[in-house]
Amino acid sequence: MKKISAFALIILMGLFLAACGCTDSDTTKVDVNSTQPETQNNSPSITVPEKTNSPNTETESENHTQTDSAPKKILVAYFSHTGNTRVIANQIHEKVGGDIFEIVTVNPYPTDYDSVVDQAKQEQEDNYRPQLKTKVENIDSYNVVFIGYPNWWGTMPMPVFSFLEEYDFSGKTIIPFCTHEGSGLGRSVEDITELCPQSTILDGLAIRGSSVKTAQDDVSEWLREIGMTE
Ligand SMILES: Cc1cc2nc3c(=O)[nH]c(=O)nc-3n(C[C@H](O)[C@H](O)[C@H](O)COP(=O)(O)O)c2cc1C
Repeated sequence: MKKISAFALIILMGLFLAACGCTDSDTTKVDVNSTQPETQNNSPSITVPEKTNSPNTETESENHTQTDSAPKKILVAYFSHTGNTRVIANQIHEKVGGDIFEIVTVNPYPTDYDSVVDQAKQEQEDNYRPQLKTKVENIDSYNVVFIGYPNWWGTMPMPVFSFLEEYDFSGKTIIPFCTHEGSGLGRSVEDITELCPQSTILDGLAIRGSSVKTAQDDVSEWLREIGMTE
């Protein structure tokens, strides 16, 4: 009787274990092969090469990031006597954002054309630096500075010389734009380069004073060309 019971017990246990064994191995195959291995195989191939390359790649890609996609902190600074350059400054500001700043002299220029022409000529001959009334609060917070002016006697008005000497533009990108009646940027870019030797100076824009109100497309195209908009 005992032998029969023991035999029956062994048979029952065998059946039970066989049943459990089948179910377990099926489950293992489904779980491990269908999901986990894919994830595990993929993650090392994604992670490891990145980590292996990280000392070089990170340095390179960080530099790229800093150069190409570092946030641009933009100042659009301009001087304008009769308002033409202000129109262009506002158009640029609308398209690139940032802050806008008007360079204003302590002593205003005469409104009479002949008087301002004479005064401007004299100031240029004297290499004079007019005193500025308006101040940029924190020039260090900008890395891109647009600088706008009318062409006066072939270059920037002297207040713009004052402005460029008053602040340190080292390491910043300077982008000139001017309005004129035939001379374009004249020799202003050479003068900016001389005043700001440690700055990167991008290609400037020159717009005729009489065309400022219809200059939107020219401004947009130029901003795209110099990489300031997409
Ligand atoms: C004092 C003075 C000098 C100027 N010299 C030149 C010049 O050499 N070449 C030129 O093309 N336009 C010259 N212009 C014309 C201005 O550059 C042009 O009218 C400009 O659009 C004025 O800009 P604003 O309205 O922002 O002051 C001169 C104007 C003034 C008042």
